[in-house]
Amino acid sequence: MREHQLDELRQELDEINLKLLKLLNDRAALAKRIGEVKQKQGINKFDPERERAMLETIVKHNDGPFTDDTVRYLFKQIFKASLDLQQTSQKKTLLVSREKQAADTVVDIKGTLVGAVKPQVVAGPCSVESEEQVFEVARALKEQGIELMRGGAFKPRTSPYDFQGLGEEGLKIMRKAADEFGLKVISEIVNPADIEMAEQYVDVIQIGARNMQNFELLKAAGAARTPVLLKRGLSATIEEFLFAAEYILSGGNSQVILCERGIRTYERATRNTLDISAVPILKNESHLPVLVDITHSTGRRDILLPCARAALAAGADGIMLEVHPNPAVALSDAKQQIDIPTFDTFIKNLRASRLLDEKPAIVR
Ligand SMILES: O=C(O)C(=O)C[C@]1(C(=O)O)C=C[C@@H](O)C=C1
Repeated sequence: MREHQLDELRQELDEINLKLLKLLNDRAALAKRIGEVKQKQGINKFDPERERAMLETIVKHNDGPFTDDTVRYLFKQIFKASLDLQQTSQKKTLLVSREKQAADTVVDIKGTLVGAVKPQVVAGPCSVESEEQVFEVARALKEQGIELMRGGAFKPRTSPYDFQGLGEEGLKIMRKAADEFGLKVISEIVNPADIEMAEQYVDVIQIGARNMQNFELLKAAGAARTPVLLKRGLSATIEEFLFAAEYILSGGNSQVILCERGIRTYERATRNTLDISAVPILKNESHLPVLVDITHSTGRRDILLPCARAALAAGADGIMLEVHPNPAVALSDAKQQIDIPTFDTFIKNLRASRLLDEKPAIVR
C-alpha cells in the first residue's frame, strides 16, 4: 500500500516536472525576445535592478515550504540561465562566426590565397636588420616556392632596452626584397597612426599577440582595406580572440587571418604552449582562415617539424616560422630562428609528408 502511494506521488511529481519544463521554456523564449530587443536598443543584457525587483515580488508571494533564501537561489539560477541564453544567441550572430557565414573566408593577398585548398607557409626573419639579410631570406623563400614573407620593422619587445626595429626603413627593405623576388609582405604594426603609412609597403598588416586587445589598433585595422593577420594574445581565450577579430570585421575589413601562437601555461619546456585544439575549434566556430606560428609557440628549433605537421593535420590553413641567415647574431629571438639550410630541409620534409599539397577534408 505504501509503495503504491509512493508511485502515485512520483507520478504527480513527474507531471509537475513537465509543466515546469514547459513554463521554464516559455519563460526562456520570452527572455530571448527581450534579449533581442535589448540588442537592438544597445541596452545591457544583465539588469541587476530588474532581477532584484523580480526577486522581491516573488519572495513576497512565497508561501513555502521552500524558504525565501531557497526561492531566491532558484530564481537567480533561472535569471542566470536566461542571461546566458541571451548572450549565446548574440554570439551566434557575430560576423566572425560560422553561423553568420558557412563558407570559409579566403583571404586574397594579391593572388596568394590563404584559406583555400592549399596551405601556405609564411616565413622570414623575426626582425628586419639589413637589406642584405632580408634579400638572403627572400631568395631562400623563392627557391622553396614560398610566397609570403614576414619580417618585423616595429618590434614590441618585453624590455625597452632590446632592439625596437628599423621602423619605416625596415618596411621599405621588406617591400624592395619582396618585389625583387615576387613575394608578399607581412609585417607588424603597433601604432594605429602608422597603418596608412604601412599600407604603402605591406600586403598584410600583422597585429601581434601583445596588441590583440589594443582596441584602437583593431579599429584602425578594421577601417583599412589591407588584409590583417591577427595573433592570439598571450593569455587570451578563444572567445576573446574571436571578439578581437570581430572588431576588425565590424569595422568593415573582412580579410582577416587568425594566428594561434601559443598560450601561457605553467609548462617551461616550450616558450609557450601550442594550443593545437584551438585550430579545429577556431575552424568550427569561425569561417576565418587559421595559421599556426610554430616558432613563437614552441620557441624551439628541434620540434618545429612535428608541430608543423600537427598544425596542418589539425586543419590549419598554413604555418608561420622564423628564418634568419645567421640566427646566432640575430638582433631578436636568436635562439628560436632557423638558418637557411635548416629551413630548406624543413620545407622538403614537410612537402614529403604531402601536408602542404592540400588541407585535410573536414566534414562538418
Ligand atoms: O527583464 C529583462 O530585462 C531580461 O533581460 C530578462 C531577465 C530574466 O530572465 O528575468 C534576464 C536577464 C536580466 O539580468 C534580467 C532579467
